[in-house]
Amino acid sequence: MSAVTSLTSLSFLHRASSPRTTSLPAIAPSLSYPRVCTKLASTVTCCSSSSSSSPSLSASVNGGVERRTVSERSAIRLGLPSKGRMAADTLELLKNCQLSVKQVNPRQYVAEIPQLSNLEVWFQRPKDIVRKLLSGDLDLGMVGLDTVGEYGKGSDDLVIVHDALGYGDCRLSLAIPGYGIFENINSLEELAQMSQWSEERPLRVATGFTYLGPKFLKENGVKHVIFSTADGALEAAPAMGIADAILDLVSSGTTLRENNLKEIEGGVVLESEAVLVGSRESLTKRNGVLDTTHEILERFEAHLRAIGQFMVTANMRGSSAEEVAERVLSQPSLSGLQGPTVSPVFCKSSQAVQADYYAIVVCVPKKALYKSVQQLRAIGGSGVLISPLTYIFDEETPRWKELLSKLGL
Ligand SMILES: Nc1ncnc2c1ncn2[C@@H]1O[C@H](COP(=O)(O)OP(=O)(O)OP(=O)(O)O)[C@@H](O)[C@H]1O
Ligand SMILES: O=P(O)(O)OC[C@H]1O[C@H](OP(=O)(O)OP(=O)(O)O)[C@H](O)[C@@H]1O
Ligand SMILES: [Mg+2]
Repeated sequence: MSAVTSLTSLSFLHRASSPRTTSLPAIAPSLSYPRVCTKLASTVTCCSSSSSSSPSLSASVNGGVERRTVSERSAIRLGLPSKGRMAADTLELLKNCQLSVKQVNPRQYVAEIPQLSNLEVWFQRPKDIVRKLLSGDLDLGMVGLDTVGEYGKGSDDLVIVHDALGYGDCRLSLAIPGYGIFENINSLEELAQMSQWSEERPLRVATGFTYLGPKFLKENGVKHVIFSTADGALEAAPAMGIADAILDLVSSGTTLRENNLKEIEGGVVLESEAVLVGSRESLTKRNGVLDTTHEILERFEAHLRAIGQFMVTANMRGSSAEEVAERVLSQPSLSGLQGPTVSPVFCKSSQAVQADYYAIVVCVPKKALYKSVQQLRAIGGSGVLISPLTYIFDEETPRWKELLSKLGL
C-alpha cells in the first residue's frame, strides 16, 4: 500500500480540489498519487493564447505539462534561480566565465548576458525552471539535478548538458530516528524488513519529493509505505509523531544530527549538484539554441577544468630541452595536461649567446601543488612561480560530443 498525503491537510485539500489538476504518472498500479496542481504560468498563458487564432501556436502534453511551441519567439531563453541557495553561486559561475548577467534591478525578472546575443535570462524558482523547460517557455536552465529529477519526472525532453557545475552539492537521502525501534536499523533492507510495517500500519515517510520518493522505495522493494508532504522543516516530522522516516536533501548533515535522525545504507536516492539542462525540442528545433549552448558549455568546461589547476613555471639547468623534459617527466606529479613545455633561456656570456638553462611550464592539480614543488626542487628546479588559471580550452569538449549523441545529431 502506498499513498501521498499532506502534513498540512489544508494545502492537500486545496491541491486536490484545484480545477487545473494533473495527476502524477503512476509508477505502480498499487500506488495511488495525489492530484497535484501544476500551477504553471505557462499553462495560464496557454489558455489565453489558445483563445487567439494564431496558427503558429501548437500544444502537446509532455511529462504531465502542457507543451507549447511558439514559433514566433526568436530569443533564446535561459532560466536562472531567482533566489535561494542556488542563485548567488549560479551568477558567480557565469561571471567567472565572463558571462556576467546584467540585471537592471533585483526585482526585475528578465536580464541579459551581453556576450551572448539574442539570449534572454529569466529568473525563476528552480522548480519553475524545470516546468518551463517542459512547457517550452524556456530553452536552457541551471538548477540542481534533484530538481530536474523531481519536476522533470523522467521526461525525455530534458537533456543534461553539463552534469557537474561544481556547486549546490547535496544528496537526496532517507533518514530515520537514531532511537527507539530504529536504534539498531542501519540499512534500507533492515528498515524494509521490520515487522512493524503492514497494510494497516505502513512505514510513514515525509518528503517534499513526491515523485522521486515513491519511485525510489518502490524500485527498492519497500512494501507498506505511505508518504506525506510538506514544504520544509521535514526533520521535525518523526519527533512530532507524524512520520517514521523522512526523505530530504542533506548536505552538511547538521539538520539531521540536530534532530536525532540518521541516514542509512542504501538510502541515498541521488547525489545532486547544479547542472545545465536544456529542452531537447529547443536544442534540436529552435534557431541558435545549439550554438549558444555550445558556447556556454565550452566556457563552463574550460573554466571548471582550469580552477582545479595551477600553472607552474620554474627554471632548470640542463644539457638540452629533451634531457630536461625527461627529468621532469620522471616525476609523477609533473606530467601536466599533455607534458611539460620546455623552452631554452638564452644568456649572454663573454663568448656568445647560449642556453645554459631552461624554463619549464606545467599545469598541476591544485591538490598536488606542494608535492609538485617538492618534486621540482628534487630534480634541480629553482625560481618556481605559481599562477592561477582562468580557462583550459581543449580541442573539443567531451560533453559536447555527448550532447550531440544524446540529441541524435
Ligand atoms: N542542504 C541543502 N538543502 C536543500 N537544497 C540544497 C542543499 N544543498 C544544496 N541544495 C540545492 O539547492 C536547491 C534548493 O534551493 P532552494 O531551497 O533555494 O530552492 P527551492 O527548494 O526551490 O526553494 P524553496 O525551499 O524556497 O521552495 C536544491 O534543489 C538543491 O539542488
Ligand atoms: O545537511 P544540511 O546542511 O543541514 O542541510 C539540509 C537541510 O537544508 C534544507 O532545508 P532548508 O534550509 O532549505 O530549510 P527548509 O527545510 O525549511 O526548506 C533541507 O531541506 C534540509 O532540511
Ligand atoms: Mg529549500
